[in-house]
Amino acid sequence: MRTSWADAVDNAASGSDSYGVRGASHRPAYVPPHLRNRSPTPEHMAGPATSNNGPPPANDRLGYSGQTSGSGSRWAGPRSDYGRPGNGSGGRGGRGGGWGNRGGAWGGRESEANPFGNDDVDGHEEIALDQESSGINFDAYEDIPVETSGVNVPPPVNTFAEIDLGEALNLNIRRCKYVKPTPVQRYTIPISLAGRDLMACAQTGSGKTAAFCFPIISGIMRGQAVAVQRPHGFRTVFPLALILSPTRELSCQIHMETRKFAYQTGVKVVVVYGGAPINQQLRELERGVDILVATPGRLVDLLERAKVSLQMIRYLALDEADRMLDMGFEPQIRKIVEQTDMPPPGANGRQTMLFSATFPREIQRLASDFLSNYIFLTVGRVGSSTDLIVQRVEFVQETDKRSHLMDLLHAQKDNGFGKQPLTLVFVETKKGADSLEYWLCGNGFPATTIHGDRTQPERELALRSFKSGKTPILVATDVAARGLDIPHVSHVVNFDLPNDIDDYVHRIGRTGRAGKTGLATAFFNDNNMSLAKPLADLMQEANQEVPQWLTRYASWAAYGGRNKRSGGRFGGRDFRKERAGGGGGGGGMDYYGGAGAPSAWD
Ligand SMILES: Nc1ncnc2c1ncn2[C@@H]1O[C@H](COP(=O)(O)OP(=O)(O)OP(=O)(O)O)[C@@H](O)[C@H]1O
Repeated sequence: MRTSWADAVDNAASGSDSYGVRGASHRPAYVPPHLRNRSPTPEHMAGPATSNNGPPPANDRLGYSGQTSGSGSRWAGPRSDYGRPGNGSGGRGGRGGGWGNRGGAWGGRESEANPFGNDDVDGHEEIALDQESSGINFDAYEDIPVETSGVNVPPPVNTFAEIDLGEALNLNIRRCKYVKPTPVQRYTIPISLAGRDLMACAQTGSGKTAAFCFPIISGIMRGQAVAVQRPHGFRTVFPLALILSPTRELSCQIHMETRKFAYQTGVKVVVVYGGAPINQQLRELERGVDILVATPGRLVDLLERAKVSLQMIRYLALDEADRMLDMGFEPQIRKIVEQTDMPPPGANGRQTMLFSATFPREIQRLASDFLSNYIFLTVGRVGSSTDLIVQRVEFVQETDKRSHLMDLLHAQKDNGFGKQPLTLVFVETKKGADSLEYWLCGNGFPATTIHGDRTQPERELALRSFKSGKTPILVATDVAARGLDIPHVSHVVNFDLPNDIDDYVHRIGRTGRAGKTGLATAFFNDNNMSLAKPLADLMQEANQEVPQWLTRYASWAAYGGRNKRSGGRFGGRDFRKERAGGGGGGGGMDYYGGAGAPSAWD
């Protein structure tokens, strides 16, 4: 078997353990001489947990770079991500721990790496509190419809100051430049702090990550969750919170975000995911963990090896919960939640929070097995996108797709910006992704790919290369459809449309995030007949221009099967209401910014 780059890093890194990291709780972490007296590398600069200081560059796809010459494109250039096997690793160098009384003494808090990538370690930096600095356009959310159902729903808040999240967490919120909570945060944080289970459905890019992270971190900080002493096992760790997500990249992203929120709170966050060396993750776990972020497969592996016990879990969050409970993941999730020592849902057990932008009715039914007396919340026209994303659909035959894409890209690069806008192109298959990337590069468009056949270091490298703008085109399969928060993605192209309208919603949600605008273009042809009706409906709901030909296709197409939008017009209503003939029990609906506004719900 070929030794992967990540393994090489792992082997190299394991050498450092002999300096006292592994298991030696009182010795400081080894810091190489050239890094001494320097501030620690911000992890988010260095990439997710498995990589850093990789071996010297080596081109893993020779033969591509030559393709660009002579294309005449201003974009022409070598594929700059290839051959630069990842970097970044997480949490190793320089972080001594600082977890105080919890989970053992691993050194002083002052040695915790600053995840903000600036020098504001003490929080003394001037933090501008104007709305603009938050980078989020709150006006875009003024009239957003919100609906809650369930008994005794705690009221929403308008500001972070109204909620007692704890001083250290508040400081981190300011460091993140979050001036006020987004609608989903306004509603879910009080619900979660009240200890209630929650199923929350809110539009893509609307701040769901913080919505589940803040209450978890705050709860752990308050010590509610550690009222009972955690047991000590032989190399078994006992996290207090578990955050599950469907993809490795999303887990890494959640980990990085959570580390920012938890900075200097004493709450330790660790990520585990497949495709990366397990030994390195084990060592990270052994240094202490309060919040474990994981992909299901790797977690099951660790549970089977008895390296992780879920006995002390007080908080369980499922991000992209509908994906986590669909056919692909459900058995693993049931295993983790129902067949381990994880406390049951309910008052003396764990608190469970499920989040997504889409929540088909049948998935809600499954999900209710994991919840106790929960509150259902929908923010925005759920299952829809925001009006912030301009959606276009164009009729393009299969054979014309490439030239059509090239036209779009050419039109884009002529728009006068100094940097090429980031464009995310979704295709159906992994082979299709490689082939399109090859063709794009050959035509002078720097592109890279992310899909399940690439190694994890290659996937991480591709994502970094895209984020940095080195390769401003990322060709992706659905592995990149959910959750990824990449700033400045200005265009999402559905080169191949998905079969499921919910997948379309998540894909286009990679643009138009946090109140910003974006463009989504879909190539439609006869192969996408089954999507015609739900796509036309969705576009209409989002006030988009629906081409007449699509309306005609929509009226021809049989409307049913998997693309029937579950839960009525907005696809995200509490299924208990339908079951109980309208009584989800209490709750109600109001508007962000004004009570008593007329109902936008059918
Ligand atoms: N209160 C806030 N103020 C300003 N920015 C915020 C706030 N909350 C979140 N954000 C930013 O909004 C962006 C989107 O947040 P996040 O990734 O959590 O969205 P999401 O709802 O989980 O999206 P998706 O459905 O695609 O997973 C992030 O860049 C995040 O930092």
